[in-house]
Amino acid sequence: MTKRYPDGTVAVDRLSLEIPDRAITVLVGPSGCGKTTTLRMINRMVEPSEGSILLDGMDIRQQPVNTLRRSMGYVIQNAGLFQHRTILDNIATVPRLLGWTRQKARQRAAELMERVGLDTSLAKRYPYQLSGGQQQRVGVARALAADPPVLLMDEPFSAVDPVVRKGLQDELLRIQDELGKTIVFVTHDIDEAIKLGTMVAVLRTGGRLAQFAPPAELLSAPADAFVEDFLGADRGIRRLSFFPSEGLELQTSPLIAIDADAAQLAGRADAPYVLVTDPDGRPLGWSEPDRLTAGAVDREQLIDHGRPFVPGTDSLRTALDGAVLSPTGWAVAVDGDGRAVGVVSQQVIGEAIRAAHRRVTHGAGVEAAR
Ligand SMILES: Nc1ncnc2c1ncn2[C@@H]1O[C@H](COP(=O)(O)OP(=O)(O)OP(=O)(O)O)[C@@H](O)[C@H]1O
Repeated sequence: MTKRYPDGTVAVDRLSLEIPDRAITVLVGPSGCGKTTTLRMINRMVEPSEGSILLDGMDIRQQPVNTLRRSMGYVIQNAGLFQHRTILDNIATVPRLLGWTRQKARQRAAELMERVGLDTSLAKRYPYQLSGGQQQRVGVARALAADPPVLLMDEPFSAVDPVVRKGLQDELLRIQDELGKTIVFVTHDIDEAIKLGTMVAVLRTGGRLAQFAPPAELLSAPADAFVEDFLGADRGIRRLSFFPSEGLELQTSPLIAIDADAAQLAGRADAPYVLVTDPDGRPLGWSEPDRLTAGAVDREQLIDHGRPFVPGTDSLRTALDGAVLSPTGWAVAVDGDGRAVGVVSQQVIGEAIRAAHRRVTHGAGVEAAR
């Protein structure tokens, strides 16, 4: 569709997209590129000048606008809550409009508070008594209240600090895993787009589509210089987030328990570094083997082992990060319970990266490993 505002501004120019069901599609691009206009055309807050939008094959103009909007949750920056209503009543707004009893609507609202990670003790407060991040959670809960199949989100997390923002993003991914909504999410932040999107539409100024692709494909094959520039300088490193770390060859010989005896220590004497673990196998830190004395290992003397990675769950990016940050140049691999299962060098990770690149180049695709 195309949107030309009355003053002649072309906000969206012949945009054509097929938005997948039960997935997150992100619209991303610089300020003024038509993201909000596009989103608002989906719930008919803005009418297109040309073209049409089909929902499950049916033109959205074929149903009353109120019916359409109630099938689409809408979340905006700063949450847009009703200031004179309690948190519970804010969330219960749409169910009440739909004619639910007050009790049923409030019960649903309380359930949703838990779902979005809000303590139900906040139910009777007013929006101004909540932090920005909590208000955004209320905004998400309110949009989900009537269980709409579609969720439209316009820069919902832009007004909060980076730490809160990460929490909100993780929460959205978790909720989406449970609920499987069809979400259209607007942001100007490419990292947010890559983290959240199943599909990402990069728009350029003038409301033109520059590229529509899964995030891994955007990072590996930007369509043109504009997309490449928008993705930023460390595209190669960020792309490693989509390469799984399983299959990395781990070495177990440098592992040694803190209660190891002299013979076991002597067996490690040739290694440049050993990774000392607690008696349960959880990593404590690195040491040069000749600095260890059986029965008298000083935990304070150990070198920080950095953040370990979980093979198969974490990506090659996390593994590489662990190795780069470790003074020894080795990353520590742990199982789901945090027990060390081996160590891996930067060199081996580098070889795995090259192999992953070759697989992608030969058309085997990139597996998501977030
Ligand atoms: N009601 C309006 N009348 C005239 N022009 C408008 C109107 N609303 C938006 N525009 C213009 O349309 C273009 C696209 O605006 P839109 O808000 O869709 O962009 P955006 O990508 O969401 O921007 P941002 O990231 O800054 O929110 C801009 O040039 C904007 O000035």
